[in-house]
Amino acid sequence: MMNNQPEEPPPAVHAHGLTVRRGTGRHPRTVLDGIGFDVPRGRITGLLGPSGCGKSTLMRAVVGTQAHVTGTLDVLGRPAGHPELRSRIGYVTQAPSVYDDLTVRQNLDYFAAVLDPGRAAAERRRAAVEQAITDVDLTTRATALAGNLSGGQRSRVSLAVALLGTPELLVLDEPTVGLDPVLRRDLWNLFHDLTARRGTTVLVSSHVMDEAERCHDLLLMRDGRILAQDTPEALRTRTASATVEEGFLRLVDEANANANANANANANVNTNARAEDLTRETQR
Ligand SMILES: Nc1ncnc2c1ncn2[C@@H]1O[C@H](COP(=O)(O)OP(=O)(O)OP(=O)(O)O)[C@@H](O)[C@H]1O
Repeated sequence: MMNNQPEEPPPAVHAHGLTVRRGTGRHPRTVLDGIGFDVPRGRITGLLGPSGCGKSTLMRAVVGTQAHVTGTLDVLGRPAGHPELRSRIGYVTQAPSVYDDLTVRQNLDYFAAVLDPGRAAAERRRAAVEQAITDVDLTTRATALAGNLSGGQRSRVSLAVALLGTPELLVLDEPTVGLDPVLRRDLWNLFHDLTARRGTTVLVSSHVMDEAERCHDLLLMRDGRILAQDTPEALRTRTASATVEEGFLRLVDEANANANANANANANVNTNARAEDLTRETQR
């Protein structure tokens, strides 16, 4: 039978059995533990979880800069790290990567020239730089040295660099840390604008749970595992919670209770097995 439903586009990111070990020496730690998730195209997916749960590691795996990655990780239809993905992904790390001795516009000119070199592309580069400066609302600071900017302004220069070349996927590692509420709101408006107008997929991490409400979809993480993948509304409904934060805490409590129940069950199995061994020994 013909199916007339419009086909769902393939996810921007698809992970299955994704495992990452970090650390040198004989005993590297498992930081992501066989996780699976999808990041839908053209939407904002929030990656949320407490500090140290593995958010940055997951993002580094997606952009292809993380070593010791196993399992399946497809990004925009290619294996993560594929050279073709370089120009299709914009990545902003937690530490803003800008040159302090260059102005905002010079920083962008430099990165634009790396991304789109050659004299013939000069006009395209100029337009891209102006657009990126406007996008992050730094027009009035375009001629300021990056070293003289506030922390929040420097983060926005990093974001502007990531926006050059109109990437299909934007990967943003805690972009709103240290920003005041007005700038945070403006940045979230920009993310929504990018998804609505350009169809950009945004994968953004945060450990501030109230930012979860601004995302279309959520990936909730804890201890290297995905606790839930849901929309904020579905998560609140499923956990009978007023906020995503409350829902997240309920899921954490549930996961802890299950882990304790499993540990107790295993302990009982071991105790019973030891008791049986002892009985056999004494019967000999
Ligand atoms: N270079 C490294 N070598 C070994 N372990 C590491 C390394 N970098 C990070 N880790 C460990 O990997 C785990 C996940 O770190 P990651 O930075 O991905 O977490 P995060 O959720 O992004 O934290 P935060 O919100 O604080 O940035 C942590 O337990 C951390 O200690």
